[in-house]
Order: sequence, then C-alpha cells, then structure tokens
Amino acid sequence: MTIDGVAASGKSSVASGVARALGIPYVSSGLLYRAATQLGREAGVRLGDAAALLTHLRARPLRLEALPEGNRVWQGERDLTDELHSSQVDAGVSVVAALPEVRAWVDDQLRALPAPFVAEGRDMGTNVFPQARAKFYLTASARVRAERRSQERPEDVDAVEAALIERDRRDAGQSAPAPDAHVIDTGPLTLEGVIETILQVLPTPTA
Ligand SMILES: Nc1ncnc2c1ncn2[C@@H]1O[C@H](COP(=O)(O)OP(=O)(O)OP(=O)(O)O)[C@@H](O)[C@H]1O
Ligand SMILES: Nc1ccn([C@@H]2O[C@H](COP(=O)(O)O)[C@@H](O)[C@H]2O)c(=O)n1
Repeated sequence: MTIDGVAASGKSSVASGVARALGIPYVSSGLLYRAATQLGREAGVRLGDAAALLTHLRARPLRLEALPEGNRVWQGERDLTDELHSSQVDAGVSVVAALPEVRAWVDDQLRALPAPFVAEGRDMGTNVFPQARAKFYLTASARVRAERRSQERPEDVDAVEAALIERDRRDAGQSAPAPDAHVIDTGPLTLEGVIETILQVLPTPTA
C-alpha cells in the first residue's frame, strides 16, 4: 500500500503506525532524496547538476534500513539519518528531487525492495507503485502542519509555515493523489485517528 501527501502531513508517522499494525515494514522514499541532498551539499556539488550528483552517489551507495520505529539511511558504516531533517536539507531537497535522473535512482532502489511494505512519499501511488492495492494521500492546512513541525525545528511557526508552502510549491509536479487514492485531511484528527481511519478502509486480503 502507499501513503503520499504534502510536506509534514504526517506521512512517516502514519506509515510507521499502519505498518506496525499490519506487521510489515514501511519505507520512506523522502529519506533517499534527503540523503542525496545532504551528500551533494557536503561534496560541494551544485544541487541542480544531475550528472555530478549521480556520479557522487553511485560511488558510495546508500542503504535504506526499513526499521518499524523509523527508517534509517546508511552509507557504509555511517548512519546519515539524524542529519537529514534539518532546515538546510528541507530547503535544497526539492531541487534534487526535480531531477529525473535522481528520481530514477530512487525509484530503482524502492522497486528492488522485497514486498510487502507500506511506501510513503509523494508519487508512490501515482508513479512508483501504481499497482498498489490501497492508496492514501494525506493533507492538512499549512498552518496545522507548521504548528506540528515547529515542535521539531528551531525556527518559529511562521517561518516553518513559509518553508512548507514553498516546498509544496516546488514539489507540486510530483505530488498528487492517485485517482484511486483515499484523501484524508489529518487536520482534525490525532495521529492515532489517522492510522485507525486507514486501517478501517484497507481491503481484506483475499486468499
Ligand atoms: N494527525 C496528527 N496529529 C497530530 N500530530 C501529528 C499528526 N500527524 C503527524 N503529526 C506530527 O506532525 C509532525 C510531522 O509528521 P511526519 O514527520 O510524520 O510528517 P511527514 O509527512 O512524514 O513529513 P515530511 O514530509 O517533512 O517528511 C510530527 O511531529 C508528527 O508527530
Ligand atoms: N516520493 C517522493 C518523496 C520525497 N520527495 C522529495 O523529497 C523531499 C523530502 O521528502 P519528505 O517526505 O521527507 O518530506 C520532498 O520535499 C520532495 O522534494 C519526492 O520528490 N518524491
């Protein structure tokens, strides 16, 4: 199944909860875009330079570890995960994610993972796993999302809201609900409420 949605709509928290209830892993595609961005920044590669970025990424392959409590990204023995949710990465990641070559690099890694799993991101239901048996798309107002996200960032809520709106604008080309997705406004719901809503509409597995 797939869970897509706008920035900070609750995708990874919800995917983790749903996956745990189902006893399967979840995979956070955004982490791979974030890792590509962070590694490009570190190496001084211009973020819009797909060829230079991919040469750099292919020389040091990444591994996405689909832990139920939170995915982690490794490069060899180095765990990059805790560096990937900074405001600097937030600000650069949409440039990297707009590159078709980087999208193909991420999609290949996701499609190589052993099923079943819950995939979360922007285009999981539309592009990467169009055959998924259940698809969800999470939304909430920018203000609600900023109030939640500002608990996790040093910036104030207005600055967080402006950054979320800008990231949504830049991501709009690859972030849309699949025609067969259930769209859920998480604004009035608790995290547990969103997870429960999804579990209730999941189709029963057929024999
Ligand atoms: N329904 C909800 N009610 C209250 N808080 C929520 C809800 N959903 C998510 N949150 C909180 O909002 C914050 C953002 O959630 P999360 O990181 O899961 O979003 P995301 O869509 O994966 O974000 P990003 O797009 O930046 O990766 C977290 O602090 C999470 O606990
Ligand atoms: N399927 C996806 C997932 C992510 N992106 C890009 O990565 C950024 C970070 O993703 P988060 O889920 O961690 O917010 C996001 O802003 C997109 O630019 C994507 O393009 N496709």
